[in-house]
This record gives sequence, C-alpha cells and structure tokens, in this order.
Amino acid sequence: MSTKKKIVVKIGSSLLANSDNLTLRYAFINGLLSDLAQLQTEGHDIILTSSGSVALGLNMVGKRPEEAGVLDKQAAAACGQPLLMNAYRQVASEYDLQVAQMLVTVEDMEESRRFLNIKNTMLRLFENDILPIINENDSVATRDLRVGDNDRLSAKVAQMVEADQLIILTSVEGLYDRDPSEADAKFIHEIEDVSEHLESTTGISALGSGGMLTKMHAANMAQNAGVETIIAEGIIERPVSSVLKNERRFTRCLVSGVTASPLKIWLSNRLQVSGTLVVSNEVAAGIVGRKQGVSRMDVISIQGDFTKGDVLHIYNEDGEEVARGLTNFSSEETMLMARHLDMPVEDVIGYKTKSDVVGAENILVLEENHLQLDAPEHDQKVVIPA
Ligand SMILES: Nc1ncnc2c1ncn2[C@@H]1O[C@H](COP(=O)(O)OP(=O)(O)O)[C@@H](O)[C@H]1O
Ligand SMILES: N[C@@H](CCC(=O)OP(=O)(O)O)C(=O)O
Repeated sequence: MSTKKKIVVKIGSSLLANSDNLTLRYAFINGLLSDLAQLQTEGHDIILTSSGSVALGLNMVGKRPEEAGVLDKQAAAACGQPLLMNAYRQVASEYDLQVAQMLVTVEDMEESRRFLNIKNTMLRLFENDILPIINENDSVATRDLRVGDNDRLSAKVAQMVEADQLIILTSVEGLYDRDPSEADAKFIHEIEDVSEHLESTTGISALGSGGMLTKMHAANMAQNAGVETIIAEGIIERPVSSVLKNERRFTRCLVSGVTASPLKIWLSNRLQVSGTLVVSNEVAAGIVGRKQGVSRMDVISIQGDFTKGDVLHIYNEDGEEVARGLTNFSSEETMLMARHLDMPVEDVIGYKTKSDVVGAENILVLEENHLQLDAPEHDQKVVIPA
C-alpha cells in the first residue's frame, strides 16, 4: 500500500455532462467512484470538488450554455445540484461508499469561524469514512462574491485541509504551451513556477467556466500554500489512482522549496477584496521594494466601503495593482485622515494611533507571489480626498 495521503480531487463540468444534450455521464461517475472507493479503503482521505450543477440544470430552465445569463445559471444550479448528488449517492452505494454534500460561498471560506466549521466538518466526515463532495453554492453567491470557478475553490479547500495533492481532472491530458486545438501545441509534464504559465492558457470548452487559466490560478494558489497540483485527463479508467501510480502522462506543478508565511498565503488566496487605495508611482515602487507601507499622506484615492482588517488592493497611478494588504482603518477613517493631513490623527478620528493605513508587515507584493490580479469587477464608490 502507498502512504496514506490527503487528496482533493476536482471534477470539471466537461467530465460530468455531455456537451450536446447536457445530460449526466453516468459511466464517468461510475469509474470515478469505484476508484475513489478503492483509494478510501487503502486509507487515503479524499475530498471531491465537483462542478456540474449548472450544466445539468440548464435543460430544466430551457437554456443552452452559450445563451444563459447569471440568473439562468443560478436557477440551473438549483435544479442541477440535486441531480448531481442523486447520481453520486446512487453510484456510491454500489461501492459501499458514503457521500456528503457541502455547498460553500467565498464568505464561508474567508470568514474565520465559518472556515473552521467547514474544516472541522470535513475532518469529522473523514473520521467516518464519508466522502465530502463540495461545490460552490451558486444560487446564493452574488456576482462579486463568488469563488467563480471550482478550480480555485478546490485550491482553497486543499489549502484548508493541508492536502498532500490537488488533482484537477479535466477534458485534456494536462497543460500545453498553448491551446491544444492549435497545431504543434507541446505538452508540459512538469512545472516549477506556475506563474510563468499563466499567460499560455486561453480558450474554454462549451461547458467549462474558466478553461486552463483558472486551473493555473488554482495551481498557483496551491503552490503558494505548499500543495502539489496535478492536472490530468478524467475520462480514463481509474482516473485518480492511475495518477498516483504514475501510469500515464499528466502535468505536475511542483511544490516550491519556500512556502509563503501563513499571512501571505491567506492574503494571496483571498478572493474577497473590499476596496482599493491608489498611491503615487513613487510610493508604489517603495512598496514593491518592501521598504514601506501606505501612510495617510500616500493615499491619492480610495474606493470601496471597508472596515479595519479588510483586504485592500493597492494600485499605482497607472492603474496597475502592485500589492494587497490588510487595512488598519475603515474607509471613512482613511478618507478623513487623508483629507485632513494638517490635523493630528487623534483630532480627525477620535483616537491616538501611529499606524499606517496599511502597514508594511501586512502587505503582499503581487510580483513576488505571482498572484492572479483580480481587479474589482463592479463600480465601487470612489472617494477622492480633497
Ligand atoms: N494551454 C492549454 N493547455 C490545455 N488546455 C487548454 C489550454 N488552453 C486552453 N485549453 C482548453 O481548456 C479546456 C479545459 O477547460 P474547461 O473545459 O473549462 O475544463 P473543466 O470543465 O474541466 O473545468 C480544454 O478543453 C482546452 O481546450
Ligand atoms: N459551480 C458550478 C461550476 C463552475 C465551474 O468551475 O465549472 P468548471 O470550470 O467546469 O469546473 C457548477 O456546479 O456548475
């Protein structure tokens, strides 16, 4: 028997649903669960992150994937999720495997108490030899508070349970240096630095939500957290154990020697960002050089409603995001402090403090950590200090 591992397996929509009639691929689920049941018997702890609810629910709401809007997809998710779980439960029972469903949102993953509840629930399910099946709660999550794709969700889960491996199963054998539909695309077996491959990955299948790009983002998050990611074809016999036993080709994203500090891992993997500070290019360069935080003198503009402890984007004047950091003040306090530079802080916000708006110790420079640059998608309230 191989050593016992904690493995997060992610299944994409393209594996679960036929792209033409949007029906469930029972044969795939059958092969997958037979494999997972065997691995569980061998002592491995497995978590399944499964997409498919939207694809499987679209027939009920009468839409094709290419024409469905956000509300259609949220309704489809509500229709498809029970179909998906019903199939998993039925097939699992044939292999004496017990399954449980967990639907989560970004807020659940990023709020400390809920994070702990999710983690503890998963650990308790492991103790009872029950396979947790996780999906984003699409019908509940709002547009700007979504994980957005299950690739990144699976990376967050892998980080949460300190998994040994994240195995992303999809419709292609792994990462190529360009879209594999292009002639001469070359297969990439091993990746040392995921960030170098973020650009080579555009184009998605009809059912998928992010294509290879979101898989690379997930691998990047996992790499920062010290978790190895494997991207492999799913429609194959024993899709997971054939990877563990190295019986076929796939892409392996190695764990780098240096794992970031827990604060930086947490900051880098955080999808929910509450606001933005814009600073001069000179200050931005100082931040990138790790010499300084953001003082009230440095703030050129503020966007978003945030409170102390929230994560902020830090942009330079050219509109490039250079860093992310934890703020020591609310948006209102920051605005007042930046607006009244001639007054002592105490007179402006009512208490004494020497803190920077964002301290250098709580800043993550994006360049260093190869982060995805998630700019806020929606228009936020913009406040320019007078
Ligand atoms: N560089 C690349 N390497 C591999 N696949 C790529 C690349 N660029 C684009 N793709 C496309 O990404 C698709 C996989 O993404 P997607 O269909 O969203 O998967 P899933 O539903 O499994 O999440 C593949 O079908 C492939 O055509
Ligand atoms: N939560 C959605 C899946 C979104 C998603 O990430 O899809 P995919 O890129 O196919 O893994 C669903 O269940 O349909």
